[in-house]
Amino acid sequence: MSKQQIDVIELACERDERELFSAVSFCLQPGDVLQVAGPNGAGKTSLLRIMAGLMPATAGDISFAEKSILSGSGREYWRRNLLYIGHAPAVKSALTAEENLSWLCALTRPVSSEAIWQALDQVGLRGFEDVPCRQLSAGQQRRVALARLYLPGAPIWILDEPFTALDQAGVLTLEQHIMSFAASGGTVVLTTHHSLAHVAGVRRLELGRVN
Ligand SMILES: Nc1ncnc2c1ncn2[C@@H]1O[C@H](COP(=O)(O)OP(=O)(O)OP(=O)(O)O)[C@@H](O)[C@H]1O
Repeated sequence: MSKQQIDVIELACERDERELFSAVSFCLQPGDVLQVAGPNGAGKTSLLRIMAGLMPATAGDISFAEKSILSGSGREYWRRNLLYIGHAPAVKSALTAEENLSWLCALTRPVSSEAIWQALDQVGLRGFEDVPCRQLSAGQQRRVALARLYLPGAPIWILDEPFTALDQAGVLTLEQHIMSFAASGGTVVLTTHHSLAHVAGVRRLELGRVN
């Protein structure tokens, strides 16, 4: 077994006493990209939040590097290896793009200002580094959040609707970035209603079934 393998085992989730999914099992190796698909309300965000440690599962387990991440000693190691970007951009409107990134990185792994400026450049925000985020468009705010994907760090990305509000060029750039991250051994779990036309070898999970 790969030391960095992720095993999702018989996972179940209920919200408001309604079962969203049950017996969801899959295994991810470094280099895998998994698209969690399904209609609105199917539980895609819930699954990603469980994986990110933000809400409990009703049943089942997730292990990483052979340790459970839902409880016990594996949890902290998992967090250090994980970058989760939720479906809301989660940028602080009063802070600039640079300040937002510094703040977000300080919570996990601090990086230099130079690295932050380079990351903002990569997502097309050159010239907007010092602008308070409330003065940025929805797509630009999304780009601030996504700039974290261009900073050195976690080998596992969990991305909830990362393409929301991006223009066509932004979608293409992000797809290519996801592909090169996976090619270098990164693991990606994401939800999107896009077809991921430019990402090769994407696996799909449809409420417990992996193709
Ligand atoms: N905060 C909450 N409290 C209680 N129930 C919730 C909450 N958030 C979502 N739900 C319920 O959980 C179910 C699944 O929501 P979830 O966001 O996981 O679905 P989704 O597949 O990501 O949907 P979408 O495609 O619309 O983003 C929905 O029926 C929703 O009503």
